[in-house]
Amino acid sequence: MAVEVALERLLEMAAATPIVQREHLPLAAALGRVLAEDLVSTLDLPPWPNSAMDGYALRLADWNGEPLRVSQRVFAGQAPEPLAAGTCARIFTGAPVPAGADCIEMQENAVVESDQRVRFTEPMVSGQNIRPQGQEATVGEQVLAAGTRLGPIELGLAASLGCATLEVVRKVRVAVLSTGDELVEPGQALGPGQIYNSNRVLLCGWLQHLGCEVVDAGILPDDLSATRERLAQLSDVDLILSTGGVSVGEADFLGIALREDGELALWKLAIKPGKPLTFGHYRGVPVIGLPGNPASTLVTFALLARPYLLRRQGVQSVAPLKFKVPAGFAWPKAGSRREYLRGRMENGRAIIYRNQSSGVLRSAAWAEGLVEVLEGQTLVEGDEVGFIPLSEVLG
Ligand SMILES: Nc1nc2c(c(=O)[nH]1)N[C@H]1C(S)=C(S)[C@@H](COP(=O)(O)OP(=O)(O)OC[C@H]3O[C@@H](n4cnc5c(N)ncnc54)[C@H](O)[C@@H]3O)O[C@H]1N2
Ligand code: MOO
Ligand SMILES: [Mg+2]
Repeated sequence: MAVEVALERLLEMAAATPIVQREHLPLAAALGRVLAEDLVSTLDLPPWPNSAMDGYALRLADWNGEPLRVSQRVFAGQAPEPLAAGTCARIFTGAPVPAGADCIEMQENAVVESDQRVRFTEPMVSGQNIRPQGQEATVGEQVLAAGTRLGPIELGLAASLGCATLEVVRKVRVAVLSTGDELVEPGQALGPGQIYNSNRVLLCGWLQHLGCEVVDAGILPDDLSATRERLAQLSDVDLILSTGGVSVGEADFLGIALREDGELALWKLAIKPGKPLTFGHYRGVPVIGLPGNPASTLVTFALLARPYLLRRQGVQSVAPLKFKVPAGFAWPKAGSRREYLRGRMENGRAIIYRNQSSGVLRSAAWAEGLVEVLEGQTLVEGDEVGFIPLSEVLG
């Protein structure tokens, strides 16, 4: 199955089971969450015309080239008097423009004469250096749409509109399950044949970044009845996200458990790494089974599970940014699967880590992005490839 087709199906299923519960949160607590309702401005922003410069406010019609007397000084945070006819006001950046003034000249173009009157040295036009009332937003205007992810910028914008709280979609509850008899947690001694569990901390941290509630479901042995039992215990989550046990080996039980007690919706993707990605339901609970190889886990989470989780929360735009860049490497052998190589940009070209084995997570730590090589594509240096910045998908 092509990656786009799988993604499309995953997103349809996500949209069919949206998280509908909401929470009302103080602004700072809403970081990384998804807005549950449109954010509509209750004020004009800015609420009054204000000065973009430190300088002088005047009524242009009052200026005949002669110096003007300063009739008031207006700082940010003050409420000015209307401008007296034939005068100018000393004004500072962010201060409200006095009624009657229609022009602000920056002080660099003004000379204070010995009699304290101000001479303007450059031609001026009406409206210059005035930030009009409502230039950013007007009362009743929709500023952010429901389904927007709230990063620091969106929170800043909400704050500028005076919002102290926001209505957000409740967190998606995700159980993280690491399958594999060989796995031990860091801190313990490695026995024969054992390796440290790296997927668990990687996924738990990533999910937290994405604003999910993480249920750490621990390590699951490679055993069918243990798999059934553990899956059955996780009946109160929105998604079970597992790693490993989805290929065709004699110790791969996740797909079997789904097929027998639930539903196995898709697997065998034309993607490298990540081919055996599995989606299904276990007794009604959605399950995404990521392949166990650490780079496969990373790539399939970034390209499939992450968009799925965002769509469950009502986010419309879930596709990561992808740039077209020239390849700084050759790729002579076309694959039948779309490849996502771990690479970085150097001198305007994408280069790749020396070892692209799906078992080598170091490739991703070195990388700045995923370099996309299409199915059937052979590359010579300079050919175009897709580049998805990892920074784009990690948050
Ligand atoms: N005969 C075939 N064998 C395999 C195929 C195939 O098509 N035919 N596909 C290969 C591909 S591609 C992948 S990817 C892997 C996926 O296997 P599983 O998802 O079943 O994962 P496991 O077999 O359980 O583990 C694979 C690999 O990853 C290591 N691993 C697993 N979990 C973790 C963890 N939490 N932290 C660190 N490392 C982990 C595990 O030890 C294995 O080395 O199947 C291929 N085989
Ligand atoms: O599809 Mo696998 O993830 O290449 O190692
Ligand atoms: Mg396996």
